This record gives sequence, structure tokens and C-alpha cells, in this order.
Amino acid sequence: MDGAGESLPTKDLLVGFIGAGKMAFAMSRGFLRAGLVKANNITVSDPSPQIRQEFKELGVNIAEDNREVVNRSQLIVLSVKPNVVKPVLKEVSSVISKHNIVVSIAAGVKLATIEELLPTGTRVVRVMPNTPVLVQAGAAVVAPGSSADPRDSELVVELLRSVGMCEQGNEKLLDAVTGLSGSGPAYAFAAIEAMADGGVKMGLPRDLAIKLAAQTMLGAAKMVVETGKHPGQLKDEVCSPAGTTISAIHVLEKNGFRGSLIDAVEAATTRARELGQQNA
Ligand SMILES: NC(=O)C1=CN([C@@H]2O[C@H](COP(=O)(O)OP(=O)(O)OC[C@H]3O[C@@H](n4cnc5c(N)ncnc54)[C@H](OP(=O)(O)O)[C@@H]3O)[C@@H](O)[C@H]2O)C=CC1
Ligand SMILES: O=C(O)[C@@H]1CCC=N1
Repeated sequence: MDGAGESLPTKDLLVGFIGAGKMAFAMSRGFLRAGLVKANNITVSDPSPQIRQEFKELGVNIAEDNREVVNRSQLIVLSVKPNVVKPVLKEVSSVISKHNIVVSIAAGVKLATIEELLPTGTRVVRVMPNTPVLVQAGAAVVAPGSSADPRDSELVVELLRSVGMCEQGNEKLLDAVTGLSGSGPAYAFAAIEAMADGGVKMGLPRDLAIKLAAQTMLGAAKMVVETGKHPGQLKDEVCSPAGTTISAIHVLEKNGFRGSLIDAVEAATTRARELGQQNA
């Protein structure tokens, strides 16, 4: 590479993951499936021998330690828990150069906290992705740090668009993004499980009930995305006068369905803010 800020091509991009847990697995598997990053261009580190073995089976490189990930990568994803970000940054700071882009996916942890522990001018990008990147259906928002070149954020957006939707936004949005789409797959999984339970209660076999519930969520989400119609309008189109659906909607409203979801997003956002303060 010639210098800092050069436009890195995604083809042949060397990507490292420090912390090879659930999110690193979803991202690396997603990138491989998308064909944008080659397995032998990915390097990961993790203390767990079992996890290292799982990643070895993906065909990626396993580093001896976190500093080796930095040495072998251009773009380094910090995919450890929020409370591990600072110790990891202290460990790798001396081997980070102006050629690296550091991408943090840690919930709550602020760009300023990360930048403070890295050499002045380090190109940092903060991202909140979600686990459906595994199946090319992720949702992510990218916020650039103070020394990131616009091309750095664009590169990260390009990578994440290969595994779902991705937008750029101000860092101020990221805790709410965490509360909505970062944590959101868990709300959707819980809803699918509960809808399937309802089907089982009414006599459906469990496997059919789960398939129907999942496909219903997928289809509804696709309609919102592809028709551009407001979800309220699409809901109205399912509710026949004096029909089955409006009876169900009445029960959901009486039980605070919408309020629960709003509270859930608020609680996760608040927790992300707390994590940011605790790990500043
Ligand atoms: N899971 C999700 O849906 C999402 C998670 N995130 C964020 O991604 C980050 C990772 O989350 P997730 O993948 O769920 O967490 P995991 O616990 O699954 O992964 C973190 C991995 O890092 C390892 N680790 C611990 N200490 C070190 C260290 N010093 N050096 C290298 N690796 C280390 C852990 O090992 P061990 O377990 O042995 O300690 C673990 O395998 C978090 O910051 C989270 O906020 C963001 C969006 C979505
Ligand atoms: O639960 C968490 O803290 C992480 C961040 C977003 C999704 N999982």
C-alpha cells in the first residue's frame, strides 16, 4: 500500500477479527458467502481452542494473538465484548499504523474512547451490525471516526452491503440503532417462537408451525421493504371487517403489544448508553 487514506479495494482486502465469537462468525461467514472477501484473506484471534477450530473449518487464518491479527490485516474488526475493547486496544495500539482501518462493532463504546487509546490519526469506524449478516439479510449503520477518510466508511458500507442493508449515520444514532436492529433479531426470534407456540396450541405440528411463523415474518418484512407502503396500511389490508385478524389485533392492543416493543427498543438503547459510560 502506498499511504494512509488510499482507497482499498474490497477484492484482496485483508480483514481481521479480534474476538471470534458469534458476531465475528456471522460476519466472516457472510463475507465469504457474498464472495467479497477470500477465506485466506481473513485472520481471527480468540482465546478459545474450540472457537479457533470452528473458524479453521471456515478456511480462515488463525492468529497466535491479537497483535498478529493487526499485522496481517488492513481492516481490523474489534468483535470482543464492550468491556474487553479497552484492554485489547492497549495490547494492539503499538502495532496499529496509518494503513489500518479499525472497525468497532461493540455496543455502546464510543469512537472517542477508541481513538483515545490508538495512535493519533488512526482511521476508526464504528458500526452496529446484526446477526442476519450471516444470511445476507443484515441491517447496519456505519459512523466514521474523526480521522476516517470518507473512503474508509464507504469501504465498510460496501462490505456490509454485501451482506444486507447498510446506511451511514452520525454516531449519536448508534445506541438507538443497537436497540432497534442490533438487538432486534432477538425480538423477532422470540415473536416467531411465540407465534409457533400459538399454532401448536391450536393443533399444528411444531415443525410446520415454526416454518409458517418464520415465513410469515419474512414475507411481511419483504412487503414493507419492496412495496414501500406504510406498515399500518399493510396491516389494514389483512384485517377484513369483522374478520379473524382484527380480533387478534384487538387482543394484541389490549395486552400492550406495541408498547412492549417500544419499551424493548428503549431498554436496549438505554443499556447501550450504560455500556458506553461503563467502558469509557
Ligand atoms: N451478538 C450480536 O448479535 C451482536 C453483537 N455486537 C457486538 O459485537 C461484539 C461481540 O459480540 P458477540 O460476538 O455476541 O460476543 P461473543 O462473546 O460471542 O464473542 C466475543 C469473543 O471474544 C473473545 N475474547 C475475549 N477476550 C478476548 C481477547 N482479549 N482477545 C481476543 N478475543 C477475546 C471471547 O472469548 P471468551 O468467550 O472465551 O471470553 C469471545 O469468543 C460485542 O461488543 C457486541 O456488543 C454487535 C451487534 C450484534
Ligand atoms: O446484546 C448485546 O449487547 C449485543 C449488542 C447488540 C446485539 N447483541
